[in-house]
Amino acid sequence: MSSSFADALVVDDVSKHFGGLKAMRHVSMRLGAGERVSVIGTNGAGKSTLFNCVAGALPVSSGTITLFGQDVTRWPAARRARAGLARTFQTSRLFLQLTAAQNVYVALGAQMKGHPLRLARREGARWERVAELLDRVGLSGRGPQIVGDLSHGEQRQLELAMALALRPRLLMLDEPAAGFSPAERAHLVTLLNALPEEMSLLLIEHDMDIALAVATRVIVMHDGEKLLEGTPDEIRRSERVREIYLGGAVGDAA
Ligand SMILES: Nc1ncnc2c1ncn2[C@@H]1O[C@H](COP(=O)(O)OP(=O)(O)OP(=O)(O)O)[C@@H](O)[C@H]1O
Repeated sequence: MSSSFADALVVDDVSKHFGGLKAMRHVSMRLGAGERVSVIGTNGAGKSTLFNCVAGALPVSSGTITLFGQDVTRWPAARRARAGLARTFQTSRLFLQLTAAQNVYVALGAQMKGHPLRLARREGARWERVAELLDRVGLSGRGPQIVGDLSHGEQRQLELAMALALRPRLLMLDEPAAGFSPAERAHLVTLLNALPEEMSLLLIEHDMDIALAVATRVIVMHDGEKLLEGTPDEIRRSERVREIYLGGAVGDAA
């Protein structure tokens, strides 16, 4: 799969083995600039493995990964992050004893470079940006709260604010709705649909409703392979997808 400059991400024939276990086999996919792609699939399908290979948390066994036109296959995660990739984690990486605002402040620090005096002068602007980010994820007014006292849903919203603090060109979210109430799910869909148009989004999501509500294209993984790719409507109508999600055998009918 060749890469064009308009692609945020190209995954080309990537496999990942853990010892004898083939967790992901010959997966290829492309994500255009500003495109929103959801990867769905049942437990053990290989979604997180794909996600971690793209983010640089796991080395691939074979294949290549191209990010914004550059081959990043051998790059560590931090270098991919500097190239414009931000990700969230299934398990929380928040500083629970700090406030929500302080967490975002720390995340912003990862982006700021320069002379300490100049940085000190930009202190006010940095706190304004913290407020803006909290507002964007629906946490305005929650800034002074200790993170350990926030609800699970609010903590996930905060993680999103921290990922956005990096001004990513590609945002990758790993099951952002895990453990959410129906109201929090609806809110998340609104938030994701309001992200800047030019930001590419790769969403790994167990919840099909969310995956289909946010994506322009959906990839279905099953048993370590890419089974199907299509628009949300095509995926909704697919007999194969229904069979997988109902736990039946995967038939030949598309
Ligand atoms: N670090 C690891 N070591 C060994 N096996 C692993 C490792 N990570 C994942 N696997 C295995 O690889 C396969 C794919 O797992 P993966 O977590 O990618 O699936 P998933 O689609 O994300 O599932 P879930 O929805 O449950 O998170 C599974 O059989 C899993 O047990």
